[in-house]
Amino acid sequence: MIGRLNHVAIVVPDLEEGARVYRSTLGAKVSEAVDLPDHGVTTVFVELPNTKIELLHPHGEGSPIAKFLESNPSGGMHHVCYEVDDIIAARDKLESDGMRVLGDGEPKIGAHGKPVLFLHPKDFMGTLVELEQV
Ligand SMILES: CC[C@@H](C(=O)O)C(=O)SCCNC(=O)CCNC(=O)[C@H](O)C(C)(C)COP(=O)(O)OP(=O)(O)OC[C@H]1O[C@@H](n2cnc3c(N)ncnc32)[C@H](O)[C@@H]1OP(=O)(O)O
Ligand SMILES: [Co+2]
Repeated sequence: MIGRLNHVAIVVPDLEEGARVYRSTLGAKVSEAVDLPDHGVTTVFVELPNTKIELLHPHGEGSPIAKFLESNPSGGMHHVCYEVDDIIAARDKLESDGMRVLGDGEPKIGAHGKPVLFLHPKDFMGTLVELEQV
């Protein structure tokens, strides 16, 4: 079902500092910060030859990453995103296998303009999983 690794997301306490480290210290191509109010995050994308890193910081009230940052004040790895061809077929199969799809179970449009869904970290060995239809 899953295909390529689309991105790995890291929650950071300071986006400018995170962008600086990836741009200047690690020499990567780093985007400007983009607010995504529908997702409650501000994000900076780091382009690598084979995948992306998503630097995330809470945006607005009730951000889904606020508690994570409180528990991990220095930041930390937050989720992995795998590509799928058909997100509805993937969701239905996962739900029939007893996996918990987060939110209302309907895909939202993600940072790349494509439908995304999240799966509960307790069902995937302690790792929050995002699926993106490509
Ligand atoms: C940029 C847009 C988009 C894209 O296109 O790429 C994004 O990536 S948006 C990214 C942010 N959005 C989301 O994360 C949406 C889905 N997330 C959620 O619904 C919640 O964050 C959550 C996963 C349900 C966690 O909710 P929260 O309220 O923070 O914590 P809980 O207390 O309910 O946590 C339960 C349990 O799970 C552990 N946990 C929480 N977050 C993670 C995590 N990222 N990785 C691993 N484990 C996680 C948490 O520690 C709790 O464990 P226990 O303490 O053992 O109960
Ligand atoms: Co993501």
